[in-house]
Amino acid sequence: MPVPPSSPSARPSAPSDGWLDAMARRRSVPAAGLAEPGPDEATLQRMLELATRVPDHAMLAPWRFIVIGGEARGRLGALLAEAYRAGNPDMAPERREKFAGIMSRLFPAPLAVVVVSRPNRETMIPVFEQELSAGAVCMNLLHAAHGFGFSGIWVTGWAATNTHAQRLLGLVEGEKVAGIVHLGTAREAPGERPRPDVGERTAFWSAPDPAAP
Ligand SMILES: Cc1cc2nc3c(=O)[nH]c(=O)nc-3n(C[C@H](O)[C@H](O)[C@H](O)COP(=O)(O)O)c2cc1C
Repeated sequence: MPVPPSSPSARPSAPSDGWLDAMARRRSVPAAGLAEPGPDEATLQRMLELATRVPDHAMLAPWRFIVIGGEARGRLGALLAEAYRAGNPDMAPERREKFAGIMSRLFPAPLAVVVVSRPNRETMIPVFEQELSAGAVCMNLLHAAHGFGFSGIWVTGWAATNTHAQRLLGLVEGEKVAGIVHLGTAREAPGERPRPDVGERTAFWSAPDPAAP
């Protein structure tokens, strides 16, 4: 892929091998593959501070966190299972119980951080841009977790999108779940997964040919 030359002055002062290597090696680990220890309170606080160092058009901070850890995980799971049953009265009982059981075990990792997108609709900044900023918070949180030696995964699913489940998580009107980020220590080092060919998805813009039809 031909890359346009950049001027020497545009280069960063010192590339950080450690940082680039960490970015290149980071993999998600499914929540069920995340065990103790999770981050302690001080580490979590630092991770959340780092997570919010994201681009944020007009500095609206259109996101917030809900942390789920310890016994709260089981209590929330039981409430989610109940909500699933109540929301699917016509489902075959066996199938309903199967999925209710899955909902009851949605938080197996030591800690889960719900990244809540809460766009400010009173401003001229498009909601989409504010939601992107919340997505950036999710990604930064994963990188911060890796920086501290933990693993994690960014998921959504039924608990993130079902209205009743959202209420149980603590969301209010106008808010959405940008991601549920499960955090802990990987039981097993994850392998690599196929990656897209960046070249195939990259174009360098050139002016349209005025003679072209
Ligand atoms: C917004 C969003 C929602 C996602 N939701 C889920 C999900 O519900 N379940 C799941 O297994 N993976 C989900 N993923 C994918 C994982 O986060 C992750 O991309 C995948 O497991 C492998 O990614 P890796 O390249 O980080 O290892 C979601 C990703 C994004 C960006």
